[in-house]
Amino acid sequence: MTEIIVPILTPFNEKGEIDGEKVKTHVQNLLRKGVDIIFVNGTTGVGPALSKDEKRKMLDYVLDVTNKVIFQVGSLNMKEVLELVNYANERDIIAVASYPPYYFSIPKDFVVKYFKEICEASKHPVYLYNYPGATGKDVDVNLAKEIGCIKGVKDTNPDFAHTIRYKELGIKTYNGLENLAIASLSILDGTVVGAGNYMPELFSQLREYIKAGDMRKALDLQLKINEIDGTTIPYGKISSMYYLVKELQGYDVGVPRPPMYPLEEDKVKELIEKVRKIWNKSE
Ligand SMILES: O=C(O)C(=O)C[C@H](O)[C@H](O)CO
Repeated sequence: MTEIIVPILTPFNEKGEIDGEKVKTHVQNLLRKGVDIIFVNGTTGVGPALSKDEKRKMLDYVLDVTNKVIFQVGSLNMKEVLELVNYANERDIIAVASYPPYYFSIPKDFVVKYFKEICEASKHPVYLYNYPGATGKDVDVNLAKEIGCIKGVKDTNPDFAHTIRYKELGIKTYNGLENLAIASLSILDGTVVGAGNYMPELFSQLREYIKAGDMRKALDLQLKINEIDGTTIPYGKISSMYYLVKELQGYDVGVPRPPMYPLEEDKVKELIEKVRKIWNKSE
């Protein structure tokens, strides 16, 4: 069966500290709603904005509930990357993952060396988190071949043909965009969806429609997902998720941490009204 992976958001309290109990409540609900794997410290989890200790804490809170975990270890500090890999080595997880070194303009062979170092240190399979739009680097199938030790990939990429090509390596392949979930759940090993934090049941239902061959219903549901996901953009996708989890899943996951700013009350009300209108429409 194809997999639904959620890059879990990071619940913060008003002081900007991670609230471990809220992490666990959230993970339990996601698993109940059909999510298969939790991607820790991804984009939605503001991985690049977490300290090394916070990244480790998030892993341990999630592991208190499940070991169906992919642990993102990427950082611009190689010492930190390797400390996180070693931390994961002592724990039972599916894989570690990393985005390529971002921000700096570096030659491709530095990217190869970066991933080879991670593979060398890791007891777990190493997955590539390819997100050219955010990192400025495209670790495509040819570069992944050159790295030689990539065992899975999450490609956050609107170019689905680009994602499919990783299957030439015979590795676990996922696309990380909500609006390609129908394709990812039909052709790839699964989908990675930030919006799965607040509407996991829609992605489970999408997978059921695909499995039943009911592609008309699957397409209508994909369009509904697109509309809801698109509604969050002007408010800040990641910040919006904290309020939508509370509204649609019924429990508190804390607040976002700047620079993912909390929303003003009137914006929260506006967002929820817009999403509720779409949510309540039948497909
Ligand atoms: O949040 C992540 O780590 C994801 O993989 C989901 C998407 O790729 C990311 O949020 C960009 O929308």
